[in-house]
Amino acid sequence: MFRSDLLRDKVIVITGGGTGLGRAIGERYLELGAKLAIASRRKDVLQTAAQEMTQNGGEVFYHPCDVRDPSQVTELFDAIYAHYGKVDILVNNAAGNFISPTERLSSRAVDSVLNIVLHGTFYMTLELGKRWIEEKKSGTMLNIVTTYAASGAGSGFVVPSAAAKAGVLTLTRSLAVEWAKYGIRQVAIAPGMFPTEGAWSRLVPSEEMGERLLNRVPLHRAGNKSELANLAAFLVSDEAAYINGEVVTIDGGEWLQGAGEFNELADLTNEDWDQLSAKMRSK
Ligand SMILES: CCCCCCCCCCC/C=C/C(=O)SCCNC(=O)CCNC(=O)[C@H](O)C(C)(C)COP(=O)(O)OP(=O)(O)OC[C@H]1O[C@@H](n2cnc3c(N)ncnc32)[C@H](O)[C@@H]1OP(=O)(O)O
Ligand SMILES: NC(=O)C1=CN([C@@H]2O[C@H](COP(=O)(O)OP(=O)(O)OC[C@H]3O[C@@H](n4cnc5c(N)ncnc54)[C@H](OP(=O)(O)O)[C@@H]3O)[C@@H](O)[C@H]2O)C=CC1
Repeated sequence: MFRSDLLRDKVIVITGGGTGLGRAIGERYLELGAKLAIASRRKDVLQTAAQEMTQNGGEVFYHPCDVRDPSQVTELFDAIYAHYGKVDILVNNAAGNFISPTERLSSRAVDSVLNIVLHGTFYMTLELGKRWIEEKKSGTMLNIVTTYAASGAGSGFVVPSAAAKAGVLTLTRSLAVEWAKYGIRQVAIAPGMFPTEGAWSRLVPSEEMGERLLNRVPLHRAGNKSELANLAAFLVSDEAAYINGEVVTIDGGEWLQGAGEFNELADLTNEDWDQLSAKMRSK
């Protein structure tokens, strides 16, 4: 699909790059010639991922970091610069989320999600942005949001995540304008349903419900991680150099299905339509 050197020698930092979608994105970037730095809280997860990801070659540097802590974020970039000497691309992928009626949340629960998603993304963006501006270096930042942020609708039962991801999208759009003069590009992806252990264990109440959810996707299936990874590769590549401040939704049409007032009529059969049409024409 892409030139095999699309991301050759690009140094790419991925938060949450040891699991789920972050890891899938990283694996694709490696195939396209990038050098990776992955970061998250659990050192053992990062270490195992780095080993497995480099079985066919390539380089994955890992460094534990809780993105909620600005001093750890500074240490992370110090370590990456000491190792690679530069960073070209940042993927803000780390997130926290769980389902709960909002009135049951403690203030610590709210902080936990807001601090990972909004503050963590902001600290990573700010630390690297300052370095790039000082170095007079251009670069690209990709933020992973959600369809409930991109649609503007938000969502009940994941309200801290909805508020935080909306903030991340606003950060993306704001800096796309402010930092364009430094050659810093901002883009975002809004994924729909991509089954991962991290998301499904916290967000899908039962296996049966998971199956049923697929029916609300017009394409009647979940996304493949490789589909998301290919989009993430294109958006950070030089081929997408004129895309700035945009969010690309990849959800099989799920959010549009919910938005169109008459879309539930997709459940009607041809026979239903024959009967309905005859009835309505007779009026
Ligand atoms: C029916 C429809 C289903 C649709 C399914 C389709 C899905 C598609 C859309 C998916 C959008 C996905 C967005 C995502 O972001 S997925 C990523 C999920 N991955 C993660 O969340 C990984 C990281 N998460 C965590 O580490 C934890 O979950 C947490 C965010 C809680 C942070 O961990 P930490 O160790 O810092 O936090 P604590 O355990 O100390 O807890 C802090 C306070 O939060 C309270 N808490 C924790 N869990 C819950 C819960 N489930 N419900 C209510 N409250 C919770 C905890 O009690 C602490 O508060 P207190 O000290 O006051 O007790
Ligand atoms: N899967 C899906 O269907 C969807 C996912 N998304 C988004 O995709 C991204 C990846 O999610 P997914 O792969 O599904 O889930 P995962 O749970 O696998 O990924 C979350 C990652 O974030 C890391 N992380 C969490 N808290 C912190 C922290 N404080 N500091 C550093 N790293 C942290 C975790 O590692 P560790 O625990 O080691 O810190 C983990 O690697 C997220 O932004 C999510 O919101 C959006 C829409 C749909």
